[in-house]
Amino acid sequence: MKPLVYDLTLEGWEAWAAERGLPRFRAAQIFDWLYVKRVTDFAAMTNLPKQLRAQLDEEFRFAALEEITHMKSQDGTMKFLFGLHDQHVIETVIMRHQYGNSVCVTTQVGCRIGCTFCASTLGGLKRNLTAGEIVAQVVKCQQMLDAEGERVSSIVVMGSGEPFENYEATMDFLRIVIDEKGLNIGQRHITVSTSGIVPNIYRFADEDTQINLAVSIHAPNDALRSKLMPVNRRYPFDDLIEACKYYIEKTGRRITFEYALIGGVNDQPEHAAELAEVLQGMLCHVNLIPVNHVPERKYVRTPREDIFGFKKVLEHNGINTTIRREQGHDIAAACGQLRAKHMQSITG
Ligand SMILES: C[S@@+](CC[C@H](N)C(=O)[O-])C[C@H]1O[C@@H](n2cnc3c(N)ncnc32)[C@H](O)[C@@H]1O
Ligand code: SF4
Repeated sequence: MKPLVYDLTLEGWEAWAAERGLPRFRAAQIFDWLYVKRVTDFAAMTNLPKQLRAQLDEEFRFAALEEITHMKSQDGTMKFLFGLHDQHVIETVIMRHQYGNSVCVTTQVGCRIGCTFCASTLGGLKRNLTAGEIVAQVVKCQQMLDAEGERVSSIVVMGSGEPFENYEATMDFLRIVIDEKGLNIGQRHITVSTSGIVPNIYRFADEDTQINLAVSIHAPNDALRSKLMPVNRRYPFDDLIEACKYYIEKTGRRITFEYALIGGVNDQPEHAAELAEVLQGMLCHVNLIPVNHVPERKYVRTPREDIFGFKKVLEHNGINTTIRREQGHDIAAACGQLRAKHMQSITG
């Protein structure tokens, strides 16, 4: 299978051009056609010599994603199911905010991490996405927004999959979307979320970027976290917190800790107090997420007043806390849920 046109960073295109004895500016021209003019075939790249267009056509493919279906929520959130060249299916979401449009991208087909509340992991990991398959999700969304004269203003790497288990492709994806000669998405408007792949938190801290990091913590201690997230047995709670402290010290950037509140499991005031103690003094912020119901899982939501109670305990202890605004709740809101439904419908 030929690589995708979206797989290469600008540097990658420059190397490609150099290997073929082409002038360096050809790389920037190709990048401009892909990400500024957003054409969908090589024939449209009219300032490139015909021979070069033919060469590109021979070496690369354009079509990355085929829309299978989409759903639109009352709040404007749009959820897409895209088919890949090998029949796998992924989800991408556009969220409409007052401050702009945010795209939630998927980094893997499925996930092998096995968090007990997550629909993305139900069928295990099928494969990693390439950088281009992640980029193509943003390009597709941007092409749709083009019709309304709007742009993708932020990205969250919070769709199905664990980005730090597909590290190189995720980093290339990030380099491509932030490139000023391309989509030019502001680094501070991008957030990568991890379940806590400790060695790659260190690696990410040492990359020279302004991209935000979110860590899915979901429990205030080792024992409870291991019950909810098997990854905690591989990278224990204390090691995770240490890695987060390194990240904060190295980058001077604030971490967002995501905490899905699950009724009767991790949502009691004593859990909040324990979490506050762990996070004491760290440059961080806690985002509370009322757990989305996944039919295959038995978890229930925390009552509204208890969510506010949990928040109060954290804030009382000086921890900046927000409750995630729910979007697209009427259209299979949990990550991977639409895909899971689709797989069920085709396999019976
Ligand atoms: C789907 S994950 C993808 C990124 C990465 N794998 C991670 O776990 O951070 C994005 C966020 O969704 C959360 N999540 C997954 N299933 C959920 C559910 N049923 N309800 C609420 N949040 C959920 C995860 O814990 C994580 O914070
Ligand atoms: S929450 Fe993230 S890491 Fe956990 S199973 Fe879902 S996608 Fe994978």
